[in-house]
Amino acid sequence: MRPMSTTSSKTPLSHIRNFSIVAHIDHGKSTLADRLIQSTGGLAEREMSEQVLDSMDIERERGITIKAQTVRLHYKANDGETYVLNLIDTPGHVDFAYEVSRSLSACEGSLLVVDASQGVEAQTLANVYQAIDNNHELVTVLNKIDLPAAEPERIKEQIEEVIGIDASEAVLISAKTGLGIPDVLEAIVTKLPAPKSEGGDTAPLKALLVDSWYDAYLGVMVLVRIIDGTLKKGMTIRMMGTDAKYTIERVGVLTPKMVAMDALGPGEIGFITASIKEVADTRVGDTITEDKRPTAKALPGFKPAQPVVFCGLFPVDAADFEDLRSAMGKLRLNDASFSFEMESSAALGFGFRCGFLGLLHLEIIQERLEREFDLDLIATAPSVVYKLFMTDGSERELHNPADMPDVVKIAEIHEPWIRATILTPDDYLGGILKLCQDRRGIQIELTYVGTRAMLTYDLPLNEVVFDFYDRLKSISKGYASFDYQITDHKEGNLVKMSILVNGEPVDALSMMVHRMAAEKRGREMCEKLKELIPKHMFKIPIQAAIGGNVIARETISALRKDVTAKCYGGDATRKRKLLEKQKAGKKRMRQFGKVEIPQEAFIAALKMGDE
Ligand SMILES: Nc1nc2c(ncn2[C@@H]2O[C@H](COP(=O)(O)OP(=O)(O)OP(=O)(O)O)[C@@H](O)[C@H]2O)c(=O)[nH]1
Repeated sequence: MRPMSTTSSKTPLSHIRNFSIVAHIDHGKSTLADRLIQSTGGLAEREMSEQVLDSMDIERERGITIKAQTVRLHYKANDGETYVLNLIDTPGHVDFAYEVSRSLSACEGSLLVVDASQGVEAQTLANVYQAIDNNHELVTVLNKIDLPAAEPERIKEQIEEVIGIDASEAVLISAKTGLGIPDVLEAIVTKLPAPKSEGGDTAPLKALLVDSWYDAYLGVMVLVRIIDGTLKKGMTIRMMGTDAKYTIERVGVLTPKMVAMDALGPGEIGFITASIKEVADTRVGDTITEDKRPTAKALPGFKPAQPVVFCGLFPVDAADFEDLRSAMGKLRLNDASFSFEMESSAALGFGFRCGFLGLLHLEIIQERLEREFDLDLIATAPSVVYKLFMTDGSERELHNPADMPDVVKIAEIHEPWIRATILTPDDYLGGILKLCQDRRGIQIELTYVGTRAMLTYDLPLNEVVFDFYDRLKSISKGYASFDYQITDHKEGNLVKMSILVNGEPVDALSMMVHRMAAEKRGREMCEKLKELIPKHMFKIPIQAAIGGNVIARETISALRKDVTAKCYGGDATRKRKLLEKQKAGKKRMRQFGKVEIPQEAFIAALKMGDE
């Protein structure tokens, strides 16, 4: 067990500030958070790993923040008083918008961080609107003013014009050099409001369950924000949503090291542990109260995060199935928004149908399974959740194209739509408009902010889950930013397209497509597979079909020579190397009837590539 120092005494409300940092990815949120921790002495210099808040390896590697965390800082302000500043970290990527929202609900204010050289981006807007929706006071911070390209005055105007907030008192900083950090701390104290509590510290306990995660030493840890009353060690609490009761074992705060406390009072943010078995037993947004003296009214709570993208994950080697199950179980311990259930596929054998918050979430989970658990996986085409209205009046959800019922029994298929916001330098506008149009987009608005265009489009999520984001980035050379929200389900003319290799359907490659796009997509898929599937000793037809109708076809010609023939039998080392390479390649191949398909073929085939 980690050593924990103990501190007592509750902080008066007037001396607490709870805040988040909202920003577009890469605008410097984590760097600023580290600076704030460092300059308030939360950690000694030598303890600062490069980025304290982004603790998981993958987060660090990809430079994005996934799991919301919190830090309690002590700051001696210019008025001579010492304040407790609770910083709740929020994830910056669109897939985790839901986590952003719930982290924000635990605070009264936000620092709006904007890169002074880049200006407002799509996620700046999405995140700042969420903060405003949560009634947050805002402190605008312009970061990276050390860069020669920084234009703080222009960006201030842009913020006023685009977001519609006063930016005249924006704090100019460089999180990298540390310039302006004291001004940020002072602004937090003077401009952000102190928390309020109607009942005070003697009222019945009312606390918000902000987040929960699994700690290898302490088990399930729950992050709470106290609204009214006092939460103490040893107290029996009740989760009002699930009616589960627990006795609190530990109360503490994160500085970011864990520090044990005797109690937490109104306005405070801290963690508890209480022999909770699984993260899934804690419902984020739930109200925590004292069992014997409950609060009269629960907090409004949140809707649970719903997975919006599904795909199958299968082990390349069938013997890894149990390892995959156990690895997924471990990941789920810490990520209740990731779901999985067993699935069997004629072509891929046993695997799991998994649900994710979005494509990035999918990629992160797949990467963690492969890297941390050393598993080789095949992922099937990502699919959104379709609503099927059947001719008998019933309704069902379709998570997997392979489960598509007989079309004569379906009256209507509805698909999810999103509203997307895209910001781009106007040079790339033409290409982006074409991309949106090709993906069945409906333009809602096009406005200009200086030389940058701000586009609003309604798009079917099905057209976005494949590679929309990659395409957008490549068209705009990385300059366009993107954010979306799911709006509703609408009827679509959708069909299931199957892919047949050598006459055998490869269920992992079947997908739902719009009828108008089916032929083009089918042709592309066949052409791609033709390039990707190695030649065999016989001819291999590749077909795309809707129902019984073949809509596209390619043929892989038969192989004539043996792989090693080129070596002229002379160079034994080279020959052996070639065979070894082939053997290693085999591991990542799947057998379909008589045909072997390399894993890369799946991945590549699933990217639509309409360059
Ligand atoms: N020149 C300069 N670079 C900075 C400054 N602040 C941050 N950076 C750099 O900008 C990049 C992104 O910074 P992060 O702090 O990781 O950005 P972030 O907003 O936390 O990104 P996510 O974690 O993905 O949300 C890093 O390479 C930082 O070193 C600054 O003030 N000046």
